[in-house]
Amino acid sequence: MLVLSSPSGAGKTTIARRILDEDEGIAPSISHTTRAKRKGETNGKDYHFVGKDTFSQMRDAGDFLEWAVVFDNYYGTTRAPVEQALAQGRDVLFDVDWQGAAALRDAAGEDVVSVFVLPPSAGALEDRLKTRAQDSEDVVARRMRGASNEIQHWVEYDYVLVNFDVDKSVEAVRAILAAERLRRARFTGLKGFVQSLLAQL
Ligand SMILES: Nc1nc2c(ncn2[C@@H]2O[C@H](COP(=O)(O)OP(=O)(O)O)[C@@H](O)[C@H]2O)c(=O)[nH]1
Ligand SMILES: Nc1ncnc2c1ncn2[C@@H]1O[C@H](COP(=O)(O)OP(=O)(O)O)[C@@H](O)[C@H]1O
Repeated sequence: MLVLSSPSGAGKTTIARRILDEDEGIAPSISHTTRAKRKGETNGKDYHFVGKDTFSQMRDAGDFLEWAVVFDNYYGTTRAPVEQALAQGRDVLFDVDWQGAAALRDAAGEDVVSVFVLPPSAGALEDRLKTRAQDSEDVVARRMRGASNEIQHWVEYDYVLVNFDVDKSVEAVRAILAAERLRRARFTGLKGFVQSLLAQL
C-alpha cells in the first residue's frame, strides 16, 4: 500500500498518474468525494463524485476503510476495491491527506509505505495551484492556508521528496516502490524458493 500525501498543488496527482500509467503492478485507490469535479477529471477514474447523502450512507454502512473532511468536503477510501486488488497480488496507490495516511497505517501497519511530497517553495506551490487553473482565487487561498497544517505531518512519513522536477520525482517514487517490493518480509513465496535452492546444492 503506497500512500502519497502533500499539500494541495505540490504535484502528487501528477506523480501518481505517471506511476499508474507505467506500472501495471499497482492499482489506484479511487476515492469518493463530495467536492465538485474539475475540468479534465473523469468520474470513476480520478474520483467517484458523489453527493453528501450518498457519502453519509456509505460511511454509515461501513464502506470506507478511512474517511476525512478536507477543505470542507468529504473524502473516503472504499474498502472493497482495495481488498480485491491486494488479494490479486497488486500494490495499491493512495492519494490521501495526512489523516488518511494515519488511518491506513493504523489499519495495515507495515503494509503501508508512505511518501510525503513537498513543494520547492511557498511561491512555487501558489504558482502551481494557480497554473492548474481549476480553482477560484478563494479556493487557492484556502488551500495555501491549509498547506502548513498538512506539511507539519511530514515527519510521520517513511519517505520525503521535494518535487522540483516531475521526471525526477517519478523516478524517486519508482525507486521507492522497487526497493520496498524487494523487502524480505514481503516475499511470501521466498522461503520455499530458498529451500528448493538449498536442496539443489
Ligand atoms: N483522507 C483522505 N484524503 C483524501 C482522499 N482522497 C483525496 N484526499 C485528499 O484530499 C485533499 C484534497 O484533494 P483534491 O480536492 O483532489 O485536491 P488536490 O490535492 O489539490 O488535488 C488531498 O490532500 C488529497 O490527498 C481520501 O479518500 N481520504
Ligand atoms: N515538478 C513540477 N514542476 C512544475 N509544475 C508541476 C510539477 N509537478 C506538478 N506540477 C503542476 O502543478 C499543478 C498541481 O499539480 P497536482 O498534481 O494537481 O498537485 P496535487 O495533486 O498535489 O494537488 C499541476 O498543474 C501540475 O501540472
